[in-house]
Amino acid sequence: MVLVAAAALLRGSQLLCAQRSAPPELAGLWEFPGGKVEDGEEPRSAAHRELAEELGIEVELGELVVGPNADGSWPVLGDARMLVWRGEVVGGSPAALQDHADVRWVELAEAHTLAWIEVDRPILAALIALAGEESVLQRQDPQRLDQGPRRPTP
Ligand SMILES: Nc1nc2c([nH]c(=O)n2[C@H]2C[C@H](O)[C@@H](COP(=O)(O)OP(=O)(O)OP(=O)(O)O)O2)c(=O)[nH]1
Repeated sequence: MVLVAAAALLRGSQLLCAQRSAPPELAGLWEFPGGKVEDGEEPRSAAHRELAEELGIEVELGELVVGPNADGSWPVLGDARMLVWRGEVVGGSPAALQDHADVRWVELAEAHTLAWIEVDRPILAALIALAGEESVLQRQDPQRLDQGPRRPTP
C-alpha cells in the first residue's frame, strides 16, 4: 500500500495550504504538502525531502496528527494512507516550485473554504480541534505553554 508523508505547517493561526497542478483530476485542489515515501525511506525523511523539492523549504516536524488507521495515518486517495505531522517552516520561503500551482498561508479556521481534496477535510477538522484544545489549556494555565516552567512565587 502506498504511504504518503505530509505536513500541516503552522505559522501562528495560519496553515500552509498547497494547490496541486497535477494530475489533471486533482489539479486546482488544495492539500497538505508532501508526497510518497520511497522504498527504504523513513516517512519523516520523506516529508522533509518532498517539502524541500516541491516548496523549497526546510521544516521542523512536531507531533503526528493522529488519524483513524492503526498506525495513526489517514486514508487518502488511491487506497493510500497518509501520515501528517504538525510542523513549522524554519528555512526558506514557501514557493510553488514543483507539482503545485500555488501555495498560501490561510487562517486555519478559514482553510475549509478552499477546494480541498475531499478526503483531507477530516484532517483539517482534527487540526482545528487540536488548536482549540491548546487554546483552552492556555487560557486555563497561560504559564504552562507560554513561559515554560513555573517559578516559585516569592
Ligand atoms: N501530498 C498529498 N497527497 C495527498 C493528500 N491527500 C490525498 O488524498 N493525497 C493523495 C494524492 C496522491 O494520490 C497521493 C500523493 O501523491 P503525490 O503525487 O503527492 O506524491 P509524489 O509527490 O511523491 O508524486 P509522484 O512521485 O507520484 O509523482 O496522495 C494531501 O493532503 N497531500
